[in-house]
Amino acid sequence: MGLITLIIWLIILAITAVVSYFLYISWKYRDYFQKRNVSFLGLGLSRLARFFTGKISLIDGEYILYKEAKATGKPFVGMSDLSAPIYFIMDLELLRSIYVKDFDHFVDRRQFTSEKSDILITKMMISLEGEEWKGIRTKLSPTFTTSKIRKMFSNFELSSNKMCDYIKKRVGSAGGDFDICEAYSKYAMDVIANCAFGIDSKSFDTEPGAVSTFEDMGNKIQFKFNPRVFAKLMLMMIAPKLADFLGVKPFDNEPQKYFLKVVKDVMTHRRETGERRDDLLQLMMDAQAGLLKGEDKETMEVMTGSQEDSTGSSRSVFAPESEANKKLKFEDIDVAANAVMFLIGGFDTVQSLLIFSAYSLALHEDIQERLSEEVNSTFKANGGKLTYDAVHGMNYLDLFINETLRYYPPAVRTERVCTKDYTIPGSNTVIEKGRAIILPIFGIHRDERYYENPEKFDPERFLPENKAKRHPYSFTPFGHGPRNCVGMRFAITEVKAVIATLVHNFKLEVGSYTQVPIKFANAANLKPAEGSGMWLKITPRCEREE
Ligand code: HEM
Repeated sequence: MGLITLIIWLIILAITAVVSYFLYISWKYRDYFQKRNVSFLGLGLSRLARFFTGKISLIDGEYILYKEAKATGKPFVGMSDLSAPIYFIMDLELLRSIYVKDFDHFVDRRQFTSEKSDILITKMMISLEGEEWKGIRTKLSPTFTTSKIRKMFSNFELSSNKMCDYIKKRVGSAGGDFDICEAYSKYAMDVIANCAFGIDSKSFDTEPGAVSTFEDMGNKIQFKFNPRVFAKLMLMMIAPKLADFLGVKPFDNEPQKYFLKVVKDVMTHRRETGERRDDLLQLMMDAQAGLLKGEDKETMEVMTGSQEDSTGSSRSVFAPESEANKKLKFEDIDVAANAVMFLIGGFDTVQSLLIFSAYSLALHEDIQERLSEEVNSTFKANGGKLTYDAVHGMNYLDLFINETLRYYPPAVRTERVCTKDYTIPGSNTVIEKGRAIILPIFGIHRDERYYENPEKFDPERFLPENKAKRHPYSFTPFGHGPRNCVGMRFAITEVKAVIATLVHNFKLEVGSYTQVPIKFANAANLKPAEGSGMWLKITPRCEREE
């Protein structure tokens, strides 16, 4: 047999093996859900094929999935990520139960790495499980209360002003087309560097198009869905033991080593000199030293992620006096891991929200003008400065941010793992311990059952009287319950500060390179398509009368 014939046979064999594998798991999962009387969406091979051939983005795929699930008319359906059966939940009351009421059945998320392959990731609050997670969430919740964020506000103000100076330099007094992704990336990095690592990112000190070391490392530690990362993730999902054996992990060593050293150096300096700063790192050091206690109402709300249930069943999940909490070690490596987690959780998401806020303002001149009037009078009333109270006193800004979070939620879904067998209320379906559950965000936010004319961008939807008419779980940009986004208050303040400063200084318009309608990237969070950036026409407003 010639070499070419051998290669052809090998290819035929490989294709047959892959097709047989898909047919087998498709049959296996269909059978799994059929036995439980649950509709099965299939493996989504046509969706996957359209994704791999570049016809749709990951986000488009997510939206199609939601619509397919909704079309069944069921409150939940079965699906699969090729490695296991998964539940996909659409019903808002069921979401409430999973997020909050029956949280003790859904404490964890899926783990893709082991301590052996990635020590930092396995120590982050976002990936911890069970008692360990409860301990860290209890320890870190007091760092994210209003009083602590208020003290960090000067960081947001400083970075916002640096960003505006940077844009002014780039567009000149006449204004011009500018990719706002770059400026927002520098802003989000600067805030995280200051607040989570206690250092200056120097992101605004670089030449145009260049990045500082902190930015470079920060960018390297973000999830990007290129074919290499996708292949790694598939291997970690389908064959975790093999991935572990091969040392496959989501991030390279270089940025991890860099951030570990930064945190270690700053902690050593502060311990040796007694220097203290109002930042997350200091608060984590205080938590480590047992100086940060929080039993007040707001800490409970941050911890349980719920105003409706900060004293009820969500509260009972946490038992600060439990043995697990007493035994919890919060060593330097845990502080470092969680500082890096704030970078992973709080950079890409914040940048995403900022990019789509700017885009929405450019598309809707009337909304921008209304916001500009509110922002202008706030600056005027505060002697040309922004304060924590001033930022949170702007009602229209609040409506606008909420509508941007609805229309363009940075995280398009979240998930839980069932930690105790659970009978879905009103059915006889039992979700077994260990099963993953997808909780959609993007699809719900664009569902006409909850939002009239959902494709219309309209901040007034969030006026209290309109909000009161909707189910509270129809808006979930930060998740819900004890496992919701612990950095929500921090993120909202950070975002409001920079949007107000931007609108005060510039007029944003659709420019020659603005992509309308927007195409989404294949990224973990909502972003404009790779390589297209967010180009807007940006013109400095004449000096405002303060
Ligand atoms: C606009 C900005 C942000 C959005 C939209 C966002 C969204 C989310 C979502 C959807 C989750 C999952 C919630 C759930 O499963 O119920 C989450 C978790 C988390 N976020 Fe954020 N986030 C943002 C900013 C931040 C910031 C600034 C930080 C930290 C400084 C942060 C830290 C975290 C952490 C630690 C978790 C995991 C919490 C846990 O497992 O207990 N996030 N975020």
